[in-house]
Formats: sequence, structure tokens, C-alpha cells
Amino acid sequence: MSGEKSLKVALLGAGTVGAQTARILLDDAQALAERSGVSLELIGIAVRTVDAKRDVQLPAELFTTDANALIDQADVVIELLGGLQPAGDYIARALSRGASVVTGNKALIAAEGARLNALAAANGAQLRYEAAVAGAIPILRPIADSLAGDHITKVMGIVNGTTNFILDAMDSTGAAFADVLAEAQALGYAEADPTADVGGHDAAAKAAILASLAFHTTVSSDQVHTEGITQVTAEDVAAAADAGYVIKLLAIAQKDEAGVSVRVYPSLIKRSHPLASVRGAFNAVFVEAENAGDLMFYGAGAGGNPTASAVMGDVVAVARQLAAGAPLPNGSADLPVNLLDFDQITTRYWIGLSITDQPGVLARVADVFGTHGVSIESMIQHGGEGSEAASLRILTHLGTEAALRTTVEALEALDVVNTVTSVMRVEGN
Ligand SMILES: NC(=O)C1=CN([C@@H]2O[C@H](COP(=O)(O)OP(=O)(O)OC[C@H]3O[C@@H](n4cnc5c(N)ncnc54)[C@H](O)[C@@H]3O)[C@@H](O)[C@H]2O)C=CC1
Ligand SMILES: N[C@@H](CC=O)C(=O)O
Ligand code: NA
Repeated sequence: MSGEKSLKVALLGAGTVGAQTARILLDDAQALAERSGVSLELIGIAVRTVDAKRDVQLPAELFTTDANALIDQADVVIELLGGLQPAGDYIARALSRGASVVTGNKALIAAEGARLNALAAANGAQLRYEAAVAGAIPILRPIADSLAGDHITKVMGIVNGTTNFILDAMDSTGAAFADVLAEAQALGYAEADPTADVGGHDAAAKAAILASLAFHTTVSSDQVHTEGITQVTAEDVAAAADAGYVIKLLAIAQKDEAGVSVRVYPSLIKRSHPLASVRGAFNAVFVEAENAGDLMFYGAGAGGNPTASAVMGDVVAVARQLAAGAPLPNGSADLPVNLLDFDQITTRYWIGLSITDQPGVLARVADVFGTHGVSIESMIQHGGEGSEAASLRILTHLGTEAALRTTVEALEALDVVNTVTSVMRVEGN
């Protein structure tokens, strides 16, 4: 396709992100042509319903319900439908005929990225997905290109806008999470099925993509230890605040001599930590590399316009490469991965207990921690006077997940413990 003065662009989907992408393609056509070295002609938009109400007024003649016919005429296909299918088949169809693809579909890339990347390479096509991780933030290209001469050891960040929006509102207004979720959905941050957000699966897909690129390997979302925020209560948020912490859903990909660990869970971080000030639907990602040291990337992690910006950045990158007829860069996603068992991970923990307040109870609880090799940093008790139950929040020093699991099991079996109300990790310094 090199040497063409115009590239035919097919858009699949005109939802939150697709509609804004179409707007930019149409409104900024001249600037995009100048930056790409080739003009980008939007030849059609595949949708389910041609006359559905949309966020942006778009020319009716562009709409079609025949995605396959549209893909078969395109040089570049932008997939913004979401979900594994039919998005996966559409992308494979495009790549198989040598058309390049830009997508924001983290669920699909985290599940089938290796196969689709191989298909792209085999057909001389490009597959780009900057929008899939942390919305508008340029993070995949910095990891894959700017840091290609370094060794990344850790990527840690807030990569889901919906859950950050919810946790931030719970922290600043004391709201319960169900009340804030509807607002995040209305603002276009949430996935079509918001359980992907609140269950941590969206962040897990992003963590898998980050780990794959950072460590030049293939990690899929089902290899990511995943916990969401559905169990986080207003009481947890308030107790964390009292202790000087804020709760954030973190995605962490880490590599050392022992192996690679990729995990997503709600974590306490100190209020003075830079991630604590990431508010609303904003995202932030820390990258640690051997030579570069610490880097931080921050910006809008969700929403139509920010995500469309990342999509369009990829479209221009694809177009430049096609216009130049340059050979595709070599990827290096083929190193074997030694994924650590989650039990081997070491962090600090914050454990909430409802206890029967009676003499000697604290000593018995402390003894359980000691017996399982988890050392306590601090213990805070609330309530209990004049009533039977008291709440206890315990912060530990470093311990393994295996030790934590057996500690929690032993606590649950203790007659003075009514329930273990929460178990969270503490991250950052
Ligand atoms: N909304 C956001 O903030 C972000 C979204 N993304 C990703 O971008 C993609 C699109 O997300 P949104 O625009 O938010 O979703 P959306 O649900 O607003 O839009 C998707 C559109 O595709 C249409 N669609 C779905 N299946 C179809 C099919 N088989 N044929 C024709 N049309 C079909 C839907 O009717 C809907 O209009 C997803 O992969 C999502 O994960 C990525 C980053 C941020
Ligand atoms: N639902 C996602 C959208 C962007 O990836 C989020 O909330 O971050
Ligand atoms: Na991004």
C-alpha cells in the first residue's frame, strides 16, 4: 500500500470513543493529512443500527451495518466495538488482507494479542492499541519504543478510570460505591458491562498488555491475579483515611531474578504518595527501568475525547509508516515468561477484623500473626466500649501472600473474631 496519496479508513463502532474518533477524522482531515504525509479518507462506519442516536452528528451516508464489506475495502481499520467477538474476527479479517488495524480493545488484545500480532507481522500489516491502556496517556509507545534500549523492572499504576472515579468519590464525599458507578457510566468511562471495571478485569487486561510489552513476552489476562473493588466499603475508605492512606485499584507488573508477577488489587497508599493525588477518572503509571530510573505518566484514562486522541495518534503512526513504505519495526514479544505463583508475592497488608472485645483479645490476635510469620506494624481499635463488637485494623510489615492466607484462615477460626471484614495490600513507600 506504499506510495498511495490517500488511505481508506474504515471505522467499526460509533459509541463513546468511535463517535469522537469519526469527528476528529472528519473535522481535522487537513491537519491529519499534513502530519501523516497521506490523506485519511473515512469510507464508512459500521454500526448495529444506522439511525441510532449518537453523541456526535455524523453524515448518514457513512453508516453501514455490513462490517465485513467495509473492512474489505479499507487500508486501515479502526476497531472500537469492544468485546472479544465479532471484534476479533473483524480484526483478523483486516490483518489477513494486509490492512492495518488500530484498536482500543484491551480485552481482546490481552486475550489474543500474540495471535493477532503474529497475523499482522505475517501479512505486513500494523496492529496498534495505545488507546487500550490508560486512555489518552502515551504509555505503550514509550514502553515499546522509548525504553527499548533499557530493562524495565516494574510498572505500577492506576489504569482504570471508572474505579478511580468511584474510589475518589467514596474518599472525598463518603459516598457508597453503587451510587457513584451510575455517574461513571453516564460520563462514558465504564465498559459496556461495568463488572469488567469494578471486578478489576479491565485493569487486569491492561496489566497483561503492559507486562507483555515491558518484559518482551506474552502475558494474558487470565494469568493476572485479579481482585476488584466490589468488596471495598465506605468504612474501609474512612478507616484508611483516618490512618493517613487512600485506597486505589493498582495494576502491578514486576520482574526480578525470580520471575514475573502481574496483579491487580485495591491497595492502600500513603496520602503523600504521588498516586494518591490521582483524582476522578485520571490514570497514572509509574515505570521503573534499570537505566532510566523512575518515570511517571499521567493523564485522562477514560472518556470519548481522550481515548479518541490516543486512537488518532495510532492512526497517524500507521499512516506515516504506510506513506513512507518503511519496513515494520521488529517486535520482541517472544521471551519465555516465568510467572511467579501469587503465594510468593511479598507485600504489606492491612487487615480489618470485627472482634469480641474482652480481656486478652489483642494478644490472641497478635499471636496468630506471630505464629504465621507476619509481623505487625500497628494495630488500631475502634468501638467495643459498652458493646460487644469492636473493629480492629492491623497494618503489617512485609509478608508473603502464602503467610497472609494462612494468617487470615487462622484469624477466622479464632472464637474472639466475628469476621475478617477486609484484607488489602499496602503499596508504595
Ligand atoms: N470509553 C472509554 O473511556 C474507553 C474505551 N476503550 C475501549 O474502546 C472500545 C469502545 O469503547 P466505547 O466507545 O466506550 O464503547 P461503547 O459501548 O460506547 O461503543 C461501542 C459501540 O459499538 C457498537 N457495537 C458493538 N458490537 C457491534 C457489532 N457487532 N456491530 C456493530 N456495532 C457494534 C455498540 O452498539 C456501541 O455503539 C472498547 O474496546 C473499550 O474497551 C478504551 C479506552 C477508554
Ligand atoms: N472502562 C475503562 C475505559 C478505559 O479504558 C476505564 O474506566 O478506565
Ligand atoms: Na494510552
